[in-house]
Amino acid sequence: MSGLEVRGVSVGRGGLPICRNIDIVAPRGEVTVLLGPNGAGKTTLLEAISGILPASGGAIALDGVAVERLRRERRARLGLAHVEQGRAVFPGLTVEENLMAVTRSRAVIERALDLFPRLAARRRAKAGLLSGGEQQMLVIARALAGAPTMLLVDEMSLGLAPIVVRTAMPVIRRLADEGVGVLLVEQFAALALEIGDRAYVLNHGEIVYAGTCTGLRDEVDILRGAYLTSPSSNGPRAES
Ligand SMILES: Nc1ncnc2c1ncn2[C@@H]1O[C@H](COP(=O)(O)OP(=O)(O)OP(=O)(O)O)[C@@H](O)[C@H]1O
Repeated sequence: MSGLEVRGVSVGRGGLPICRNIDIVAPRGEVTVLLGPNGAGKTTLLEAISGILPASGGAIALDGVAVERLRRERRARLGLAHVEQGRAVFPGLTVEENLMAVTRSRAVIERALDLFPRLAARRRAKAGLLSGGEQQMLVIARALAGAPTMLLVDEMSLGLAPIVVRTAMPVIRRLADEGVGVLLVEQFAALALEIGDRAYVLNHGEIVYAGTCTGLRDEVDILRGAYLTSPSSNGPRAES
């Protein structure tokens, strides 16, 4: 299969099991949405997939190649990019220079900028002067400058206004339409489900829903039970 296949993966932190026996399929050309409440283990799972953390069991394949024993850099060279939660830009460098830190290929830089017209318009601006949304776009553009075939995105909306997230979502969709596989962890469940194809819900380290995004939109109990969002809201539930 082209894309990512996670089979029976378990991963822990500091000797404690966090995710158990996880099965996820995220094909190329699709957006796969991974939802779940705070502390469910979403970040931990992404870190096991990209090789930041070792999986304690199971298999991870990228385009049919077993990668679970490979170091992070090897997985990246095979086309796996991970936009980590809270990853920052180089504030003193311009937009273009941030991209040139990853690649010297003009064509690849232009393609990454082509996806983000707002960044293209500000290519000579210092990254530290961009808005929060623009900086997040630059983080994603930088990951794309490595020409990945599979992109893991962890909470790109963290700290962003819903309106900004709404403008970024179509870019994620377009990437998938161009053939990249995307595994998207997102707090704005409703927005993610609008652009996604398949969906998984992780709760207490286990998958409690695997199916289509359309199907999950109807599963109000699963969405509520996972403390994701009330059916009428687009954003994360406020802490009470
Ligand atoms: N660096 C760490 N060291 C030890 N435990 C951690 C660490 N990071 C997270 N954990 C714990 O691992 C569990 C899973 O956390 P993780 O960040 O993977 O969940 P998450 O679903 O991504 O949540 P969030 O939406 O809050 O980021 C939680 O109990 C958390 O407290």
